[in-house]
Amino acid sequence: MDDTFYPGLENVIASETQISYLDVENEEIVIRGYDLMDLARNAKYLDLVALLLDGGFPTSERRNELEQKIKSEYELPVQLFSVLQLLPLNAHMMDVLRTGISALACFETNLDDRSVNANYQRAIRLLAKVPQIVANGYHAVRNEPLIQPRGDLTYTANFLYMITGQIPLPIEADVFDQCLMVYSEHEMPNSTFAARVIASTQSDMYGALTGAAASLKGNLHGGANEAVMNMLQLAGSEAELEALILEKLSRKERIMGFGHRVYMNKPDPRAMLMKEALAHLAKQKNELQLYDKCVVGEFVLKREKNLYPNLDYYAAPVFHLLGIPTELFTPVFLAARTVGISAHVLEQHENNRLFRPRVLYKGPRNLRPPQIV
Ligand SMILES: CC(=O)SCCNC(=O)CCNC(=O)[C@H](O)C(C)(C)COP(=O)(O)OP(=O)(O)OC[C@H]1O[C@@H](n2cnc3c(N)ncnc32)[C@H](O)[C@@H]1OP(=O)(O)O
Ligand SMILES: O=C([O-])CC(=O)C(=O)O
Repeated sequence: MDDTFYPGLENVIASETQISYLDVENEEIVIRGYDLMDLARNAKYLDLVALLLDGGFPTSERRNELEQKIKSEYELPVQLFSVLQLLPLNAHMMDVLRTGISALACFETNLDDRSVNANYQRAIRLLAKVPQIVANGYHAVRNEPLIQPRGDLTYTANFLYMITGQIPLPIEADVFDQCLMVYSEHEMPNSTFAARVIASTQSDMYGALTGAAASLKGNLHGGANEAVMNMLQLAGSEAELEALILEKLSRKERIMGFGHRVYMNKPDPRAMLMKEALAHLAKQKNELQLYDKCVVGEFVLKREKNLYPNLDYYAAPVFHLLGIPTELFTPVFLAARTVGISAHVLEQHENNRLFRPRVLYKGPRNLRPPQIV
């Protein structure tokens, strides 16, 4: 047995995949052969959904067909809302979402069918229903009126509408579509790995996504986008943000939204795209002070720690300007990532090998239980 130990499995290859790859050297996030940044600038989220699930870039007919199929699955079992309404008002929205996804599994009749077709249909159902659990889970725990999905809006516009109750302006729908794209898939982060580990026991896609949701909640992963917004809101001005960051660093605290296991000391290309989106949106909404504050944060972290922002740093203020409550930032991340995780579960089930690593044992040996007298 090879007993080399890589803490955190850093740089360890865990799977063969045809889905995606981070080519850090060339600053490219490869998604089935395409550059994610090119897709995010020139395509739509549903193109990416088709690309991830079907394996190829769709024709416009195929994309429309997919959108109709997703829309036909919008409805949630009514009992699901009863489950969500039982949860306390102060429940964490990632716990609400995780509970909703887990409960959804109970309404499937053929969970044991792990064929490509059954998994594909499941992925479509999840893409239709997860945004509604995000939005209406939030309303349900607050005893607010639920917002029914609207089939006359695009998939993306409907998602934002269900959260805010307002039909988004075209610029808001476009920026949100770009957010969904940059969050859709990212090779083998902790949450996707968790999903693949779960799927490798031949467990089902709902279980894998539930596990991924638990992983994504953490601050070192998806939870960072909410922490970023809380930090930005705590600092009233650019000077206050700089002081807050310096104070945190002096206490050896991590600054959320900075650093990345794979990019290390290189920019996350997605963060740079979100920075552009923020500039655009902030100008339209007369919120340039928020943009300026974020730029100061980026400058301070580069100067003090040579750290670059990751996606969560610039996505957080974008979500904020789109009217998304901070508690829903990480749930929205999971909704966007549902397609990527589903593609990984499909791939894992198609060519499975149970994940079962070994350990480097550091505990005592040869102990005996005390004699019972
Ligand atoms: C979409 C996403 O999920 S992206 C990730 C979102 N998460 C965050 O933004 C949380 C903040 N960032 C971090 O905690 C880290 O950068 C991680 C978890 C993302 C990556 O961590 P790792 O690969 O384990 O990096 P590691 O912990 O080895 O960091 C290397 C050094 O940089 C420092 N560092 C890394 N990130 C940060 C940060 N955000 N703030 C301050 N210091 C940091 C570490 O303290 C460490 O310094 P040291 O060598 O003096 O101890
Ligand atoms: O890749 C990672 O480790 C985390 C991340 O950026 C993502 O999941 O989008």
